[in-house]
Amino acid sequence: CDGDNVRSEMQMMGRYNSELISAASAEEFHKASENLQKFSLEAMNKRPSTVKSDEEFKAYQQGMQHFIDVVQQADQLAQQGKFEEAKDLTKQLLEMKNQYHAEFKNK
Ligand code: HEM
Repeated sequence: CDGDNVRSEMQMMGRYNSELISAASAEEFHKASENLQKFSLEAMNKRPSTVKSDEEFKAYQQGMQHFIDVVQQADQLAQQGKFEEAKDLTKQLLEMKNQYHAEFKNK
C-alpha cells in the first residue's frame, strides 16, 4: 500500500465489517452497518493514491456505492428479522472487498 490517504477509513471499515459479521442481534447489526456505511462514504469521497485517472475514480466510487448498497440491503434483512439471510449477505461484502481491491488497490 503506497498511500495512506484512505487507509484510516479502510481500517475503520475493517473494524465495523468485523462487528457486522459477529453481531449477535438485529440491533448490533444495525449499529455496525451504520458505522460501516459512514466510513465507506468517507472513503468514497477521497481519491486513493492507486486511482490515477478521473475515469478510474468514477469506477472506484461506483464500486464503493455498490458496497454500501449491499450493506444497506443486509441491514434491511436484519431489521425484518431475516437475520440468517443478513449474515449470508455479509459474505458477499468480503467477496466485493477482494474483488475491488484486485481492481483498484494492487496495480
Ligand atoms: C470490508 C471492506 C474493506 C476493508 C476491510 C478494506 C481494507 C483496506 C485496507 C486495510 C487497506 C490498506 C491496505 C494497505 O495498507 O496495504 C485498503 C486499501 C484500499 N482499498 Fe479497501 N477495504 C474494503 C473495501 C474496499 C472497497 C469496497 C474498495 C473499492 C470500491 C476498496 C478500495 C481500496 C483501495 C483503492 C485501496 C488502496 C488505497 C491506497 O493505497 O491509496 N476497499 N483497504
